[in-house]
Amino acid sequence: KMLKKVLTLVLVTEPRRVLLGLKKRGFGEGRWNGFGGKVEKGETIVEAAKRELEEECGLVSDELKRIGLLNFEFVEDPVLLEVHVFTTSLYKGIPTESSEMKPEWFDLSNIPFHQMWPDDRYWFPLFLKGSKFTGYFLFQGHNDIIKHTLTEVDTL
Ligand SMILES: NNC(=O)c1cnc2ccc(F)cc2c1N
Repeated sequence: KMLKKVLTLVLVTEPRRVLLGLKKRGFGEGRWNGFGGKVEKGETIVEAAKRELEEECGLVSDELKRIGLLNFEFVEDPVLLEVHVFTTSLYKGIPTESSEMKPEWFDLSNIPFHQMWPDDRYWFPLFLKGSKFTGYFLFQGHNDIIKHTLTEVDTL
């Protein structure tokens, strides 16, 4: 049976901008990501999302809204990544560079898709128009999507 890893992804927004972090090392290095990571034992998924947001860019938010559930698989690696996507526009703090991430605001009309994971091109438009979504993306390597599904949903 396929191993499953539960991960979080947080997108912080302002009226016309979204905060992304440039991954400085490790997995996904050199790509602009949302903030997030693993869910530790004994914490809920939303607690993990809140923790990772603070660890990776210094922002604290108590109002993370669940907007998506994405499953990622890599043909070379039999682990399913179950990614719980959150967004917030209510937070405290100033985006601060960490050892992992360099945060920057991007105008919604200028999202750096060419420097992001390729699946973002598919679901960001749903996120930006306020839809909830579920999706599955099968990767070959880190750049090619060889199969995907993406559905707008009323409830996650
Ligand atoms: N903003 N998008 C992300 O942060 C993102 C998108 N897709 C991914 C696919 C596989 C993976 F391992 C990580 C991501 C990811 N961080």
